[in-house]
Amino acid sequence: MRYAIFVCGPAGAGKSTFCTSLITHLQTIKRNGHLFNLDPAAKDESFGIEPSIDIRNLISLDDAMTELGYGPNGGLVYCFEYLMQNLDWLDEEVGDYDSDYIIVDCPGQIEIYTHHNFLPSLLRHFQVLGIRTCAAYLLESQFMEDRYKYFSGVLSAMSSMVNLEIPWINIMSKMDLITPSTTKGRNGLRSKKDIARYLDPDPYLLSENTPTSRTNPKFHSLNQAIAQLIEDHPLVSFLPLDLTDTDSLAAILSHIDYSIQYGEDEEPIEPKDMDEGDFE
Ligand SMILES: Nc1nc2c(ncn2[C@@H]2O[C@H](COP(=O)(O)OP(=O)(O)OP(=O)(O)O)[C@@H](O)[C@H]2O)c(=O)[nH]1
Repeated sequence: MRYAIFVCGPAGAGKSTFCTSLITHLQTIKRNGHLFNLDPAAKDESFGIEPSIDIRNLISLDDAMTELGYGPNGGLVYCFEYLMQNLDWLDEEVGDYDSDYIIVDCPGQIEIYTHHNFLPSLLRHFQVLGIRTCAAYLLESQFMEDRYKYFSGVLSAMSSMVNLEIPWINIMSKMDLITPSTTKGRNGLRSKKDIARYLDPDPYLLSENTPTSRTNPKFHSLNQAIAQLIEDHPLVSFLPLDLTDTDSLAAILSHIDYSIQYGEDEEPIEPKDMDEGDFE
């Protein structure tokens, strides 16, 4: 059985950093992870390790812009269309990564997950190749600084989940930047309990009035409707990721292993070469 994790999320959420850290962690525990760069606009310096598979070897955004005259957004769409027309390239690149994780670093343009059909089609192709997939959707902890921005992030995660329809985990990245303060700051994160309201979205955050609330009263009923939607469909909750703490990465890997059913098809190893004395 082969496995792939699609690492998704808005620009700057920490996707590439997470991919590198996860591969390094897998190596530390004697497992293998291979980086697949799916961003045709990626710059070399954004990778901590060399991608094993790289869409830029098929087509890059620069190619689409300079040779075909597309702008950055049209160019990105063209690159994905080109990939979908050249899936034999992908089949060859994916090769035989038996029992290994292929970690797919996706682009940060959110519309790729919510508006277009490329990723669902690509995921179906992975399934045809017998590769079991899941997605890790990253939202950065800075979104917790502004509850309205945070809820727009929750709704984007929800919309991407519904569009992609694969096992899914949401991750609140860059948790090292969040320290509960003793004085109530702009985000009001004073305790672990306050942070928990963001990790498991508390829809009442939207309806609470804060001294810094600048929302026009005419949006209050809209906010209540959104809060109700999130309460009625509690699809999103976040695992905290603090890269300064290896336990945090290990906990996230366990969730990924569980959601992708890693190793479930492996046969138990017979203790053939063991002497009876080994069991005493
Ligand atoms: N403090 C802190 N900074 C981080 C962490 N992860 C990423 N960063 C920083 O956030 C910035 C963006 O990180 P990337 O990993 O490039 O984010 P990305 O989601 O791949 O970005 P795009 O590919 O542009 O969408 C970089 O400056 C990273 O150093 C983290 O866990 N903690």
